[in-house]
Amino acid sequence: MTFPLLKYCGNQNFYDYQLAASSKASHIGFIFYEGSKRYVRSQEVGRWIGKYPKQKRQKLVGVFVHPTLEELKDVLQYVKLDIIQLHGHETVSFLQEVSHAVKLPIWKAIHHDEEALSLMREYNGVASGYVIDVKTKEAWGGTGQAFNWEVVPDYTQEAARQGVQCFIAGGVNPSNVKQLLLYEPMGIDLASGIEQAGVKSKKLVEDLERKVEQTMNKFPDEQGRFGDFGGKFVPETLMYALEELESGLGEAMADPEFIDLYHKTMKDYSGRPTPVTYARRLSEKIGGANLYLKREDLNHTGAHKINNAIGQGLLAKRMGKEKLVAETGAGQHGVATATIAAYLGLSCKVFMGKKDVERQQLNVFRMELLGAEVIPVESGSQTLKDATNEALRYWVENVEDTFYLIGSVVGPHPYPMMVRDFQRVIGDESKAQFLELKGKLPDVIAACVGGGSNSMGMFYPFLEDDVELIAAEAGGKGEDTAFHAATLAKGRKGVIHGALTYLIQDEAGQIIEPYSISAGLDYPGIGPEHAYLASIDRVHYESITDEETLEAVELLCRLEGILPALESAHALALAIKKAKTLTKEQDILVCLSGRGDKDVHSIQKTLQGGGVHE
Ligand SMILES: O=C(O)c1ccccc1NCC(=O)[C@H](O)[C@H](O)COP(=O)(O)O
Repeated sequence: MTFPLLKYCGNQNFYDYQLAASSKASHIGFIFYEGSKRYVRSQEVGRWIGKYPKQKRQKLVGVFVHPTLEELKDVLQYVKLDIIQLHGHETVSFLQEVSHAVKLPIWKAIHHDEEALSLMREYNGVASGYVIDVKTKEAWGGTGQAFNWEVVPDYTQEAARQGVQCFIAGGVNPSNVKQLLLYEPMGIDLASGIEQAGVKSKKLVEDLERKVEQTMNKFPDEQGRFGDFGGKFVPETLMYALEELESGLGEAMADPEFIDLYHKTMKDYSGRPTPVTYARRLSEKIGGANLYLKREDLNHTGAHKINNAIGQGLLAKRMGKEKLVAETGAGQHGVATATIAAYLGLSCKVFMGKKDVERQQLNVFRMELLGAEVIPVESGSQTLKDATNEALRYWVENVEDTFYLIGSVVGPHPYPMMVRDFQRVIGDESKAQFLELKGKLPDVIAACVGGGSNSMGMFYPFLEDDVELIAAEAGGKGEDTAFHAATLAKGRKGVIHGALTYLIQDEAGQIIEPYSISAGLDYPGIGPEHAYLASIDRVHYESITDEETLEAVELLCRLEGILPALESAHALALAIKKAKTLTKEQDILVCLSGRGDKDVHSIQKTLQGGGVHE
């Protein structure tokens, strides 16, 4: 179940409004109906909003009962409402008239009774949302009285059928909200339940939000699903291995000694925390927002991959496994796995597509130097997806003593969750560092996404914050050519490596070979949690071409003396585009996921006109 939308309604003074604007509410409501004890004047509301801006994600709702068009327009002069809520007996044709006149979404309040569902159907196609409320003789709303919530799923289903939102109102408060949540409402609307002596109460709001949070299952759910995505689409033979991993992981994550060891290893062995660097000359050159870099390139082995390899390596050891097996495309994850295997005294096999073995010879040698055995995979297209298939196959046959160390937030549950949790150190550190540096959070965070582990680790601790999250997919030679890895822009839902997600596929569902200048981004799928975050519009994904990437590489080299990995340069290129649309008071934090030494040969070849993978 996802966190429900919350509407705090009937804000009557600056204090009420400020509390709502700094809360978890998704909607802030004002009553512009003079017959209500919560009536407020639009001029005053306009002043409050000018004085204390709401969070960008929050929407302002104006509540009216039988207003005239002139009244509505008058209010809109002072308050830039996002939604008009009509709370009386307004007709379908009146809603159409209002919608035409003010060009805003119109919500209709439906007062709960036996006729309510059929009334709701009458507004189909006209109302953009519903508030199901209780009416008394004295008041149209804000009564503090609840109805029988057993029928909540009927209202929710009808709204879902119409493709609009539905809020449950009437007498909800911190003491009964858990009861309401059993019926899985899309949204909850409160007025009197968070008031004390007629004003909104900070204590009640905090109490309510804590109760809602406690009731929510954090993603993934028990089946390993992120909304519609993720899961465990694997042959039965793999189920034992996944269940063993899930229980080993659960025990380790609940053990403070394991968590301490993981952090200590990250510090003493990999050099964490990685710094946040202000890219001063680059910011000045671009204009607009300031660019900051989270320096994952300064990790041991040169990229964020080691965070996850340390976590899973320690877990393997704790679970008594002596052998690590991994897949690799560009070789970065293979190197990270071979590194941690050497450090922990474990043996290591790395499956790598034959084509990748040929084009990444330096990394192959590096893995061998670290004591790993690199196994070229000759099946399929001889690239990363085939290497992953072979690694999974090997794991099933050798599960007794072998741990499969996946390198991204992909694969069957619990891998996407586990890799995210071992990578969230990037976001956790960034949050604390940015607050210390600037006394606030960044306005925007940018990261690149192939499978999506650096971006998931960076974004995860910011999901509930008022921070815009943007991610760069590999646009290759252009989304509309046959050479890209723009999974979300061009892909369709399907199953890859045990998880339901977006992937690029042909008409028959066969996976299309992805392409990118950056070997680390040319994966045909994307982590299921990313697919979910895209589906709820929490993260905005955009594709960045090879050409834009190379421009970003050159800029960062010349202006900051930092050679980024081609993967990370995708994020930088997206951040540069975004910075130009913002002001110098705003900040963008870019996840610089790795250093570019490994890419020098590809960059040189491309700039000299040779192409990368030819
Ligand atoms: O709140 C009012 O005074 C009010 C008056 C007239 C029309 C609507 C009104 N409130 C609309 C809302 O959206 C309230 O949040 C909703 O009725 C829930 O109120 P409560 O039962 O007090 O939580």
